[in-house]
Amino acid sequence: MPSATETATETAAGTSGTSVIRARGLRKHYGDFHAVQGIDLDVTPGECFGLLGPNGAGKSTTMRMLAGVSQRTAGELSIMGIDPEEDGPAVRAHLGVVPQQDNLDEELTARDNLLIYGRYFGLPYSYLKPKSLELLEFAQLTDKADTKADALSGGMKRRLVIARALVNEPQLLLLDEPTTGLDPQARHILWDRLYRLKERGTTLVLTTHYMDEAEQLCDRLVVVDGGQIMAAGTPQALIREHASREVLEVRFGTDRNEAAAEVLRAETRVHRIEVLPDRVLLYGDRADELQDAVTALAEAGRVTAPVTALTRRASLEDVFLILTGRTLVD
Ligand SMILES: Nc1ncnc2c1ncn2[C@@H]1O[C@H](COP(=O)(O)OP(=O)(O)OP(=O)(O)O)[C@@H](O)[C@H]1O
Repeated sequence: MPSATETATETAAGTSGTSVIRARGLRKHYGDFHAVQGIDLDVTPGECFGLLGPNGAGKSTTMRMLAGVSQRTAGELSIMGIDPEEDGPAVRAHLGVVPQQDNLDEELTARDNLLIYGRYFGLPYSYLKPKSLELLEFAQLTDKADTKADALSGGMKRRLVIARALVNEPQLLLLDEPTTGLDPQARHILWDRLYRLKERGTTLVLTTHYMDEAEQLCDRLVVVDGGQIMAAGTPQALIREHASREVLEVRFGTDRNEAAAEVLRAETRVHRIEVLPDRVLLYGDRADELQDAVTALAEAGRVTAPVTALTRRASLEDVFLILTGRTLVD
């Protein structure tokens, strides 16, 4: 029987012949610290592929190797058929990169940020002039063309960074934490832009520690922790494989969760129980049945009456918790 890691690796690698990204045994060591510990990836054309994991999981380090801006310690890597360490310029010509931190020229207008960036690629002004207008429209920033970047909102800046990364019409767009720090509305606008890019056939690879972002956007993803792939697949398959259909979240009150979980483990038909400092998560096919069981046990005095009880669908957050015993966002 294959180990969990072997299974994860097989699924991550997929079966498609043509890969936009192919990585085998990718490693990055900083002295004695192993930030990325042997990652295999196959990203196929036109898909949105995610790296989901908490802070410090090694997602940005992996992205930097994919973008060819950080040398790998070991492993094989091919981006659109080319090893970025052998021919970085050839890879970068077809690659767009959205870094974790916005690095716009704050003193320049939105339009000039696009024009200047395009000049770094050696693109002629005759191409860049209409292209910048098209990109501003795509980023819903046409009315901000002459506004300095430092006067834009966080969501607008993020959209401008994405527009800038599209100046060379890349086949592959790498996005490191595209919506971290944005409010819900700004995130939704950004997700919509990324959908549109995918519809146009651009391959997207993104890192995130938001499970809703991964569920909304990603066709396939890997769950990363401690520099390793813990699991891989479509969001639905990961939830099916590792969690259950529904979850009941119960708060029994401080210091009472562990004792209640003991009783629930023994006396309900729950698939799995996870105990967090502030709540107990009960996994099963029917959360309402679990809730009835908890109510009956509380009425019989076997557990404390819950302070709150919430039923919901299982998510990638649950997958991460079950795989690692920790939550994605601490
Ligand atoms: N230049 C460096 N030197 C030493 N350690 C580093 C360096 N860059 C990253 N690390 C460490 O490698 C680990 C992985 O970092 P990385 O930035 O890839 O994580 P991440 O999953 O992207 O999380 P985050 O969302 O916080 O950026 C962390 O423990 C980080 O401290």
